[in-house]
Amino acid sequence: MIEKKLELRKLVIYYSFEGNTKFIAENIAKITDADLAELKPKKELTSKGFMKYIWGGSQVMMKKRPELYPLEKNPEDYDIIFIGTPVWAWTFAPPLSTFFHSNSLQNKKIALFSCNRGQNGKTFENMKKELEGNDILGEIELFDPLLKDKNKNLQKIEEWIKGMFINL
Ligand SMILES: Cc1cc2nc3c(=O)[nH]c(=O)nc-3n(C[C@H](O)[C@H](O)[C@H](O)COP(=O)(O)O)c2cc1C
Repeated sequence: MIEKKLELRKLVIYYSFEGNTKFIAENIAKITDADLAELKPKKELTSKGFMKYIWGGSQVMMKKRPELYPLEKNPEDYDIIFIGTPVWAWTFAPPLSTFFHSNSLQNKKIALFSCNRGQNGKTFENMKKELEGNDILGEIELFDPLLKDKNKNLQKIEEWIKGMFINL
């Protein structure tokens, strides 16, 4: 079923601070035969422990749009785009904000994924606001997938993808 959709060009765009979203992004790319494009801030957060929440949370509150390195792929070249983020302060992380404001995606099929610690908040709602004019195929949130149950999480995303692709 997934193979039948190979003629559609697929891209996985993501930001990841601590590797969870990267892990999911790489596996979505493997499962769907998609290209990968990582959002890389020129100045990355270096705080650890509790300070990272203060630093990252304040970036969200101040609506920061960190400068990113150029994206390695052009989203315009793709039909289906997966977009993934860690949840920061109940929404998407600031590098996604930079991406949304420098790329105006239209008429794409888009699937959203997030990694969190149990509180997704308005992450998908806010992403969808930025993505008006596109067809949102689905969304999925995963609880720190690197922490435990890696295989269970991989199974979960495989099922999610199958469910979305069957309707294409
Ligand atoms: C600055 C900051 C804010 C966070 N805010 C939330 C939050 O609001 N809700 C939540 O469930 N997890 C929150 N987390 C936890 C991360 O979303 C979670 O650990 C995620 O899996 C990390 O993904 P990553 O490894 O790709 O960076 C926060 C983490 C950081 C660093």
